[in-house]
Amino acid sequence: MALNVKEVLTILTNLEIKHKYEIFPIEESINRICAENILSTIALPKFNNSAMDGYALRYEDINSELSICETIFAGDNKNVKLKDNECTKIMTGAKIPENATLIVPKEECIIKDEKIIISNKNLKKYSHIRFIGEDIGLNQVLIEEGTLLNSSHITLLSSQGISHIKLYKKPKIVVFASGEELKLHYEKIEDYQIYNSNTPTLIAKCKELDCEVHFIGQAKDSVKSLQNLINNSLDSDLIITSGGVSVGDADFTNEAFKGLGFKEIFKGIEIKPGKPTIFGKIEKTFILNLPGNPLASSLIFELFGKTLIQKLLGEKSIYQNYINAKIGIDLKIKKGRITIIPGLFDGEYFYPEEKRLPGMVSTLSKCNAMIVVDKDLSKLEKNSKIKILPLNWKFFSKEYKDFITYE
Ligand SMILES: Nc1nc2c(c(=O)[nH]1)N[C@H]1C(S)=C(S)[C@@H](COP(=O)(O)OP(=O)(O)OC[C@H]3O[C@@H](n4cnc5c(N)ncnc54)[C@H](O)[C@@H]3O)O[C@H]1N2
Ligand code: MOO
Repeated sequence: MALNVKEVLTILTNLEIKHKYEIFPIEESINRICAENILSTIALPKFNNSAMDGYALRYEDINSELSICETIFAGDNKNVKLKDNECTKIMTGAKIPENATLIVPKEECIIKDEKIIISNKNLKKYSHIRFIGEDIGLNQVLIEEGTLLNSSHITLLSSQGISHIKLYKKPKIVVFASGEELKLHYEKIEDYQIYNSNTPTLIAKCKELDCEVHFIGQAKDSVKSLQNLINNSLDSDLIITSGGVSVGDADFTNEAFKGLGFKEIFKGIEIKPGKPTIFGKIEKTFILNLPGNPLASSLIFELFGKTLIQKLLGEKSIYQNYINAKIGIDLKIKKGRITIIPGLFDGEYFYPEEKRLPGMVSTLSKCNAMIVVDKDLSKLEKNSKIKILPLNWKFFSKEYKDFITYE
């Protein structure tokens, strides 16, 4: 029996995955998932220092004529203590004298007879001082295990002198399709054949998510041919296939999987398009069998396949997130099943793509988002509030959020 959307998501998000890790230089860790909690071992700033080129003084001396007792540059290791009516010349980033309580920028001082007079008397105590630990404290969690790393994390890691980091290994994914009518895009086709666009598409989608993806050719519509491809892929974490899930006379996928000890996790999702989706496992390898119809397979990948891959990647944010938006047109929807509608989001309005039949290949090239509409909804009026989900980009949350648009 087909499961509803929430049941499918619960299954996917609760899967138990044994992740493997590897160690990489931080420069090569962009878009990878951190496999450890990173704690700070250095407080930043490391010492109280000046945020401006200017003069360091004691706040109580702001109205005095000050003599310069020292010049301190960034990188100097001078331990200076100011006496009454003394200041130091100081550069940005330089360690301040131990009793300085104010930095006055150069522009706010006058030099007269080699004495410094502060022209701006409105400065507050501690102005322009960068204090030890105000940016990063000691033993602070800087990066949580399960975080997708970006350039801002490289800032944190390098600022702590961390050169290498533990990363989860990329999941290994194999993609193929079945269908006697299909030829690969580099082959010659006859009038009665079509190009297999699903396999290259799904490979590209997995690559967009930074998985290790393998292309192993294409199955013929025979149990033996399918089983050869499956057997060749059982060292992978996930096999994604498309086609052969329906009830046609040439749909051998089911039989091929069963003959190899396929354990079904679910069969069918109460959703449109993509209802015939099947998910299960052979030995340690998950199998996601998507429908053959190109738009159906892509949308199911976006809504459910991505959550599965977030799990395999080791990311902590596994739940699809959404953005509140408005619909740009009046939309009629066929009631009865939750429906995925792809379209274009312009930053405020979402415009459903008119050409969106499950067998179409052109639809998603014009889309950047989708909405998931409740089964009891038959229309959405222009300007209605909707929840849009990303297409071709990632937007996940650590907590479950209900992304269905109800009314
Ligand atoms: N009697 C019924 N017929 C169908 C049902 C049903 O419930 N009862 N469901 C329909 C739905 S919904 C879908 S989706 C498809 C799913 O079919 P399959 O997964 O078995 O896929 P195929 O029959 O192999 O192909 C469907 C369609 O997609 C084209 N296709 C397949 N693979 C590719 C590929 N790799 N690249 C490009 N295009 C592909 C194929 O040529 C067919 O046109 O079943 C409905 N039928
Ligand atoms: O629901 Mo099928 O998966 O239309 O295309």
